[in-house]
Amino acid sequence: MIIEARDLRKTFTTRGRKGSQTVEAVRGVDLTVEKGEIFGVLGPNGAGKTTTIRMLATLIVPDSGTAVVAGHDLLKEPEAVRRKLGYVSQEGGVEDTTSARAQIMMAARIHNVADPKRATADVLDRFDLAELADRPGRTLSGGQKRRVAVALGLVHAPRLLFLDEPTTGLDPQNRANLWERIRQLRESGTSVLLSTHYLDEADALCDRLVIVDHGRIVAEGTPGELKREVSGDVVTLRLEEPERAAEALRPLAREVRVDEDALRVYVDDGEHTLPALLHILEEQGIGLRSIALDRSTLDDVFLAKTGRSLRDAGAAA
Ligand SMILES: Nc1ncnc2c1ncn2[C@@H]1O[C@H](COP(=O)(O)OP(=O)(O)OP(=O)(O)O)[C@@H](O)[C@H]1O
Repeated sequence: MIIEARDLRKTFTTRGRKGSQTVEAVRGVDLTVEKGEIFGVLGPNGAGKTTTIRMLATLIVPDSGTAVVAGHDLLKEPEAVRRKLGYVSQEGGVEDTTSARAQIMMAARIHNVADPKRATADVLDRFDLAELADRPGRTLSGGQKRRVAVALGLVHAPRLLFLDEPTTGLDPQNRANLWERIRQLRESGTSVLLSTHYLDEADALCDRLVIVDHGRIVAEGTPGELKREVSGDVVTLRLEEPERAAEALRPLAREVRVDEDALRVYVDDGEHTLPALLHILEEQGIGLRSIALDRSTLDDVFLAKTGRSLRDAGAAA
């Protein structure tokens, strides 16, 4: 095990003009991350993901709870924990005026890496950055900057890497590229804990994950286990009168949701429900533009556990 955390809690109090405000950011989180796995913390904005990661990475002291991280007690031996881990924040921390090579070399020296020049060249190579390495940070694209940020967190070859929302703001091609590199880290034996609010990222990348909401874990397992837990299928219909169709189809479904221009109908057995569903639409004279049948997604798991959609929750925060 590379992380074992029990009942971590953190409350923030801020004092403003309207008096003090208290936010219970993390309300009793238990986590176990095995060596060599990619572990995800999935949740909407404000769920407590960053606070959880920052506590485990020794950057914020928890109010209560215990954790052993990379073989050391988080509260009693934070320095020893810090030496074993890499941390890449949401903002990335790539400087504008300095080159990637100089920044990575500096990080290598701060971490007392034996041969900083060589370690820098190695990590630049691994992240396909060698050709860009001597340009000032500000001239790099968003995707290149993210790769430099991850390289900065890795130059001292940590056993455990924390990535806080690593692909936020990247285009699909750069996201896929970074996913591939994160998978390669796992192959080289590095354990990764990442936070994300992207369902597809958690699904594609994580061996196991927790779903968090309002500072608490609402579900835990492999992506497959979680999706099986909310057994059943989702029929997504695009049609002319979604609200009226929702009413008509409700008796057939466990749940019906109107989602922008689409209607999502949650059923136990999609294949066998489809004919009856189409029959009702025809009977009601509701024109159908398209229909798709899928297994449930992690968003459906979130919906089942919290009564809200992860996408709605994210947008509302
Ligand atoms: N330093 C702080 N002072 C006061 N409140 C804070 C502080 N840091 C976080 N919070 C609050 O704690 C809650 C959890 O924040 P956190 O950044 O951990 O969420 P998150 O899941 O990482 O969100 P996001 O996806 O937007 O980064 C939020 O309500 C946030 O406003």
